[in-house]
Amino acid sequence: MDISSLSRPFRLLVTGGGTGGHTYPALTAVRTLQGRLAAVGGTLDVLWIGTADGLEARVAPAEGIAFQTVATGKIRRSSNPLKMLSAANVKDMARVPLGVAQARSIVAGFRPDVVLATGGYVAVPAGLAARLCRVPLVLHEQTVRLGLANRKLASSATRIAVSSESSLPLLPAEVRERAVVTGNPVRLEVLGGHADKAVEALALYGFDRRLPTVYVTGGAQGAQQINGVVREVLPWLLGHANVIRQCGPGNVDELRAAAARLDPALAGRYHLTGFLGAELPDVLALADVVVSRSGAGTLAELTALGKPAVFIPLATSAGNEQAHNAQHLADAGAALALLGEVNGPALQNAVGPLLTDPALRAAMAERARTYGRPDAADRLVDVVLSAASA
Ligand SMILES: CC(=O)N[C@H]1[C@@H](OP(=O)(O)OP(=O)(O)OC[C@H]2O[C@@H](n3ccc(=O)[nH]c3=O)[C@H](O)[C@@H]2O)O[C@H](CO)[C@@H](O)[C@@H]1O
Repeated sequence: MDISSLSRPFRLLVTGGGTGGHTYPALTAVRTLQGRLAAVGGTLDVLWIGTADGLEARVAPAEGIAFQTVATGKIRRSSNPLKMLSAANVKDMARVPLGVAQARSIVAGFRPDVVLATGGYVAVPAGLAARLCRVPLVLHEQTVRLGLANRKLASSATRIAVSSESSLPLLPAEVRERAVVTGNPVRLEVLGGHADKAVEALALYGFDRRLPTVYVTGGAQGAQQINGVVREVLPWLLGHANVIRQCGPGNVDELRAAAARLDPALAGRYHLTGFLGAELPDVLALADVVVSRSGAGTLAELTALGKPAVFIPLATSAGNEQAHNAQHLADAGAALALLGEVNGPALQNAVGPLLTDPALRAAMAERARTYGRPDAADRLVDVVLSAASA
């Protein structure tokens, strides 16, 4: 669609969420499209269909994006077919038709030029409603293999935007011909942080700037496994580095109590937080080494920034997707991956050399950067606009 000749607002319905990994690419696409339209004097009408308890329920309204929920059915995956038929799954699946009916009435009323779905179970009813209303549907997949929601929607999609070339051979032929590689959009502000501002924003006045800084993150919800492994080595780590530790909103109280028992000489180098919002870009800019889960969103950010990372993947993510992500970078020397049962000594062995050898960090950072795709949001918006004109 040629947006410069549009005499009305462009209407985008966006759907997806549950986790940060599904939410932030959608948000970044919305902002990028807004910017493109503003540059030619146009405007965007945008409506987001998400879950009431997902990150998007906070993020979308905070950005001034109209937000609605519909009934959805969360499918709890299991390798055991009997567990797939659990009472909770059966009850939730029964909610899908209601969600589709609700989404259909929203789509019919809003009349979007295009629907963009970024995954998560909430995207299914809105994606199906797009097909029922004959509105072009663009899917975005962050991970190498299509997630459950995108698999359900693939046959209805006009275009399927994927984050890496390695996804293409894994797609069925009839889906592959509609697929295009865009990369995984990274929020613009995440790429523009300032290390000095992190010191101010988090009041890191006890930090020792002669030491490297390690940023530990378990993803938006935090990760019990990473919290446990880091607990084992925290005094050692603080002996060699400043540590910013994002542990998940539900875990702060417990870890704060443990922090109170730290040697006061080390405690000044330690900052504990449940979730990093506006401070995240500055913390990433400050970080010399990142210890993290290997969700697709985090990977896209760390590679775009070129950060040396030690990944501790979520072992149970669908098809071991996080382990695959981490191993892919580790094979290229762009990160380290700790797979399987991970303990404190394993983390210490991985992080230790990176803390003492700046040249090792620089080489890993350089290799990581070659995997970054800072133009992913622009490419995804190109796909959205071309689908709208289809
Ligand atoms: C448990 C689960 O299902 N994980 C999946 C989920 O990842 P999940 O959403 O858990 O993790 P991602 O790495 O994809 O995204 C996390 C996002 O939250 C941000 N963040 C994190 C902490 C914080 O304090 N502040 C903050 O803003 C990160 O910078 C990142 O942008 O979706 C990803 C993309 O589909 C998948 O690859 C993951 O396997």
